[in-house]
Amino acid sequence: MRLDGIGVRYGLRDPWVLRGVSLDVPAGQLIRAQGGNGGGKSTLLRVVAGVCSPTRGSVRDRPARRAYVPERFPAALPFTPHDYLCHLGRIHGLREPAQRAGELLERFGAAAFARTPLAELSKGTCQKVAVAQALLGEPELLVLDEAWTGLDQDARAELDTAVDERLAGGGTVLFVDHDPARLAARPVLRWQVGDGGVAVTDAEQSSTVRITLSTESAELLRELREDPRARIESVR
Ligand SMILES: Nc1ncnc2c1ncn2[C@@H]1O[C@H](COP(=O)(O)OP(=O)(O)OP(=O)(O)O)[C@@H](O)[C@H]1O
Repeated sequence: MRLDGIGVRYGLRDPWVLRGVSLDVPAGQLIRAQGGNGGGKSTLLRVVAGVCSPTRGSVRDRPARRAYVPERFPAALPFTPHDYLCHLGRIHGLREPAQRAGELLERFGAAAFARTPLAELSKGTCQKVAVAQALLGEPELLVLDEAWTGLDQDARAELDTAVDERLAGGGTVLFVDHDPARLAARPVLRWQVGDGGVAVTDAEQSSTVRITLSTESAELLRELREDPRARIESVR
């Protein structure tokens, strides 16, 4: 998938939020969009997800199966989670939409609220439904705009696992999150968004692993010393 010359502004007299952004969106890659408030991260995510048309430019080869979790889920929809997910499941062409909806609500700890109107749900439970709708169709492109916000610890961990599943299946996951530790142990491509543009940094593994070697590990220590990816902080 590729963005070509993307420009976005929200009104004729408004400033350009994105200006001439051209980017590859590689398949099978975890991508983190980062930058200051108001820099255009959510705007960029909406363009990538296809829920917002750019004012200028074009998007090529966007995967057919794509899903988006917005920063704010429209909880006022006149549905229960079960009905909402079944409806979307039918749109996705699922053979057993009710079963899939039930599995996802169970997975994210929202099964008890399957028949409660969305408008009556807590913010966190609503967010679980937002995440469940995005995973329904096993998307090749998953776009998550602060999707972890409001989720409890178990649901956050489940979402991490779901991201790994999408990536393992060759899918692309693009996310924004204000917690710098979010998904930090995985190789991630970083998009720095601001001043109308996007700067890309590569997908280096950024995790730090501290290991203790026994005195018999001289061979391993030698290998580590020769490995350009390893940085040895101290040997005692
Ligand atoms: N629907 C909209 N209508 C008008 N202006 C908008 C709209 N959405 C965003 N903007 C404006 O576009 C600019 C970029 O907003 P955007 O939400 O994309 O940034 P962001 O980097 O995601 O911000 P944050 O980190 O605060 O969520 C801001 O100036 C914002 O006010």
